[in-house]
Amino acid sequence: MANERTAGLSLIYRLELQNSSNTFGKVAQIIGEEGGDIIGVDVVHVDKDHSIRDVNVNVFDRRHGKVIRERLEEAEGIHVVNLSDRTMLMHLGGKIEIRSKIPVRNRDELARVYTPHVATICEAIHEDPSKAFKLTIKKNTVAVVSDGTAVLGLGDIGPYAAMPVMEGKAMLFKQFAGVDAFPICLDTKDTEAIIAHIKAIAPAFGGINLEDISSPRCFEIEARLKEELDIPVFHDDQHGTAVVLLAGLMNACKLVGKQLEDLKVVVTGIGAAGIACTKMLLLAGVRNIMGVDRMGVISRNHEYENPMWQWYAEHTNPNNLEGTLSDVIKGADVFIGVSGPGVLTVEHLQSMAQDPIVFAMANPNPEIDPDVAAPYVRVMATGRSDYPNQINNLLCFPSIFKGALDCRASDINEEMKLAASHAIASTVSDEELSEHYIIPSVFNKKVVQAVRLAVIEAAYRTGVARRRYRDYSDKQ
Ligand SMILES: NC(=O)C1=CN([C@@H]2O[C@H](COP(=O)(O)OP(=O)(O)OC[C@H]3O[C@@H](n4cnc5c(N)ncnc54)[C@H](O)[C@@H]3O)[C@@H](O)[C@H]2O)C=CC1
Ligand SMILES: CC(=O)C(=O)O
Ligand SMILES: [Mg+2]
Repeated sequence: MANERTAGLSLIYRLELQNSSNTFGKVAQIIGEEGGDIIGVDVVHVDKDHSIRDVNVNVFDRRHGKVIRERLEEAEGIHVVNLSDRTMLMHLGGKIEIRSKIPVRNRDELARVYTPHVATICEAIHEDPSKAFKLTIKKNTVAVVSDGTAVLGLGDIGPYAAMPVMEGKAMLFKQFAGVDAFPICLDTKDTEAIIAHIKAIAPAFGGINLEDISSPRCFEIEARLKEELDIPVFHDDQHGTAVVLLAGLMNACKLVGKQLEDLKVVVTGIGAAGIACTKMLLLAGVRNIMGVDRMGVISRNHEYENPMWQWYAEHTNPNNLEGTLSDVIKGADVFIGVSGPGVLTVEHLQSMAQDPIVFAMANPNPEIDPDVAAPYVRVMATGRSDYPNQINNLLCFPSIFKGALDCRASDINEEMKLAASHAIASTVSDEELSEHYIIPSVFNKKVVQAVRLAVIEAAYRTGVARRRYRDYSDKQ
């Protein structure tokens, strides 16, 4: 992508430089000539003849980084000791750890947190299992569970490779909403085994966040767990994405002066995210939605093996159109992409209705490069952190779970999700609303609190909150 440098590869060149002949000047010249961007320099060691410096450089990609390395190695007085990648360094040893809340400084404290006195706590929970919410980490802890089959847009990369994403989600739960979350990657793709394993670990957790499990298995896994567990189960790729998408779309419509019920919407990628986004839009009043996957537009002229596509055919595409994206994008007000890079072209954008709204949300690379799309769209959003209008489930999953945990909800239902969408949308005031600001930043602290309170209110209203309202409201 055109501005990949800003969020792309950041390398650290550890250089040994001879003190004599203006070697750092040469370093800066070579990096500049090759189009690298020096963003920092640390002096690691200096002696009479040499200095060792870490030079932090933003490059386009690994090949670009290698070219710079080769140029530096050719220069007199410069020796490349090591080349490392800042992202890789941030992941050394993983991104999270467990810490104790209470110090254990002596035998008396040891006897209380552990045996023998911990036994009284165990007995209390044995007598009344609901006390697990009061006396264990269950109160504020979520399991982030994946089988590694649909990791970002990378596909089925397996449970080991999925861990960095799940650790990242756990980290974000804590940072954005104070929820403790634990990453769990299961080494099985078997639906029944996944359901059984999650049920078996559920006692420790107040909620289950399913992540990056491929469709259509994700639908059955979630539905069964929702039915068989008494804690909220939420497939983030479905519902988190749908909640934030609806918030962004409501604000985009306000900006361009269109109503949800009048929109013609095209969704590409009818998997976990695409189906959930469609359901959410239908719930919010959108009537004309068409879904496109690899084999074309989903219509009632076909029989689908995937039961969710059968459902999709029956509930969308009111005019039962057929064809490809090029056929149905003509005259569309909104494009929603949860498929993969390169799906959307400038020709597609040129054929859309006036004031096109484009949410190209595939990660890590959207359906169209936002810089390429910019001249042809009124509102552009992606799932990425390095462009304006980030439509990413991160904007809601920490706070939705925080709300659900705080009122001890047994479920995260449609009303709670809709309430979360409205809460997110309402944090952008009319004065703030613009083409580049339809959705608040994930760092906007008002969002977490607004979503948490809206979710709690909807949970009490719909009868899924299990903490007595008096106990909850007294502590607010
Ligand atoms: N911005 C955000 O918050 C989120 C973004 N995503 C992104 O959305 C994408 C899909 O994620 P999931 O729904 O979880 O995966 P999924 O595997 O459940 O579904 C993906 C669907 O897209 C279809 N697809 C792939 N390439 C296509 C193409 N060229 N044309 C038409 N259809 C195509 C697949 O056949 C599949 O049906 C990924 O890139 C993911 O990173 C997913 C969740 C949240
Ligand atoms: C954001 C996210 O959950 C995904 O891209 O899968
Ligand atoms: Mg995901």
